[in-house]
Amino acid sequence: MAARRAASSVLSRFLLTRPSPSPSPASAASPAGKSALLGAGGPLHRFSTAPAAAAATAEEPIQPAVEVKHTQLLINGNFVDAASGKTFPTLDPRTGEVIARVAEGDSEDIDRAVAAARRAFDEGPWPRMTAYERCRVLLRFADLIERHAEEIAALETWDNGKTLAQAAGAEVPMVARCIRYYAGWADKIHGLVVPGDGAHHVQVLHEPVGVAGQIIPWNFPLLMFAWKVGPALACGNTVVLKTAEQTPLSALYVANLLHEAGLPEGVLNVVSGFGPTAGAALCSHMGVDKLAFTGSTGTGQIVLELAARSNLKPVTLELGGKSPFVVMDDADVDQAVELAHQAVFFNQGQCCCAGSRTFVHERVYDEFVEKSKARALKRVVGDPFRNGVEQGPQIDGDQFNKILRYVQSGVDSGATLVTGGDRVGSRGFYIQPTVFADAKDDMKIAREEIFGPVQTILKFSGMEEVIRRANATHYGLAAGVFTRSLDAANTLSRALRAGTVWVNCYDVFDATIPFGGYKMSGVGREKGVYALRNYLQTKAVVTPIKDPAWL
Ligand SMILES: NC(=O)c1ccc[n+]([C@@H]2O[C@H](COP(=O)([O-])OP(=O)(O)OC[C@H]3O[C@@H](n4cnc5c(N)ncnc54)[C@H](O)[C@@H]3O)[C@@H](O)[C@H]2O)c1
Repeated sequence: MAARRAASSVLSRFLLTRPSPSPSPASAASPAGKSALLGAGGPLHRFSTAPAAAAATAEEPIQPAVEVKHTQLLINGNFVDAASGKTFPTLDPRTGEVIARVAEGDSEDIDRAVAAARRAFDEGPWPRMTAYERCRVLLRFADLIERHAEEIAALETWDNGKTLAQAAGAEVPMVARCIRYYAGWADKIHGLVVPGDGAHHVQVLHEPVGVAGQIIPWNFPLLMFAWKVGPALACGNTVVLKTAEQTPLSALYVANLLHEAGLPEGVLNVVSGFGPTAGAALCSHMGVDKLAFTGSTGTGQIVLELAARSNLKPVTLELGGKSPFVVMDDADVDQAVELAHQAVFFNQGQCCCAGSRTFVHERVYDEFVEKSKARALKRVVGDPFRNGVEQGPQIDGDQFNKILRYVQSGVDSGATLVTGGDRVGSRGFYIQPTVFADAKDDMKIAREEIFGPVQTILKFSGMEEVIRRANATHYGLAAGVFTRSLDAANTLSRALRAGTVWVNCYDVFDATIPFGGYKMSGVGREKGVYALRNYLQTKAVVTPIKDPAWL
């Protein structure tokens, strides 16, 4: 099955090796509309330049080949209803229709989950078993993910709207790879013996932090699960994970597999629910020893404040971005266009590290804009379960409307709408691949995170200028550099203030590579050896030594 291909652990490799899409835009949806949505009949219609919307057909959405088995909260090894008995709907982004109703956890459920995690940490076998035994549980979990890859990928596509090709071909294998990577670390986490200034035996122990609270977003629900849960468990911690309210399903499915792999009860608890209720309760909880959050910068500020006002728990944050993608004048324009396109449009543009400010050297600018338009027009938008589709729907009506408002603001502020700018079809949350040219740095579309399929192209004329402009942002998550010059690559990769710089590639996400942001894009790093630090305490143990043979 496609999801078992080991080589697909790098998103960009997956993206760049697929067969090219067919030139005609695919259909997106059937006719039933959603009156709350901006776009249909709205002001953006007059700016529409792409034929995609017109190509919408009345095709019915493909029925996913998976059954929704788990909709309750997972607390202390059991699936249970929310204490309040409340549920909320999770929606199919292709139609806006309800996939399932899911238990709606709030502060009482967070209390129950934290109590279970605390018991599992203080009294349970997980921190006390050998590191090798923990390693083996995680390895069995990775095997189970592969065995159930098709159902997991289908669930992720159904709940999120990302293409099945991407979920099955890249993301599920990356989840298994990430879990195996941290399984490998479990028995290689060790402290130090350091020389003191006197007759003391000084040990530095690396201990698990305790109960880790983790909050994840909807754009990569499974990958975020793996990036957070993998290192926390490898270090011997217990976890309370709050999933995003838009995408609760896949985490419940794989958490069940983790128990099948031998995880003791209470070690991983999963609470579905909303941010201001369940999420805030987790951040404020006095029984949580460490918090890891991925989401928007605004919510990250709230999370940090709640952690500080409660028990000063340490917090790692993976937040938003407005990442520059710099195309130098020596670039092969066709390759640069394709890579810049993938850097923005991948995952419907819903990537924290999307290369959403495309800086292009003036000598290749006109050709680049023309070819970017052609590439966007070729992008296949449609049912994400259909073969050959490159772009599914946006996650929900809120994001859909927000993106279309950004498009409107781009037009109003005087940027040139080269293509796109409208919805596709009349049902679900599909948006045309959209390209703006002649953008200026102070425009909202060049400053704020759009989180949608919108490329903003800016012209520059020199190295110093592009470094200054690329860095003139509160964000600092990632950057892309496209050039044939080693000197230009070296200069830019050191000068750009971002946690990741991809040179002549983009979105390479191996489990071994640290990921995180400068400035308001985050605090700390995930993945690689760096993530282990987030889940370990450092303890110095000092013992006097009588009559030492040496010091
Ligand atoms: N840097 C990264 O690694 C990374 C990865 C993915 C997404 N993101 C960012 O996430 C954003 C998109 O996700 P989103 O719209 O779901 O973000 P969001 O901040 O609204 O939500 C993220 C999570 O936080 C929870 N939350 C919301 N309000 C909360 C509160 N008051 N207290 C505690 N938890 C709360 C949500 O329920 C959800 O689980 C984008 O800005 C994107 O850049 C960053």
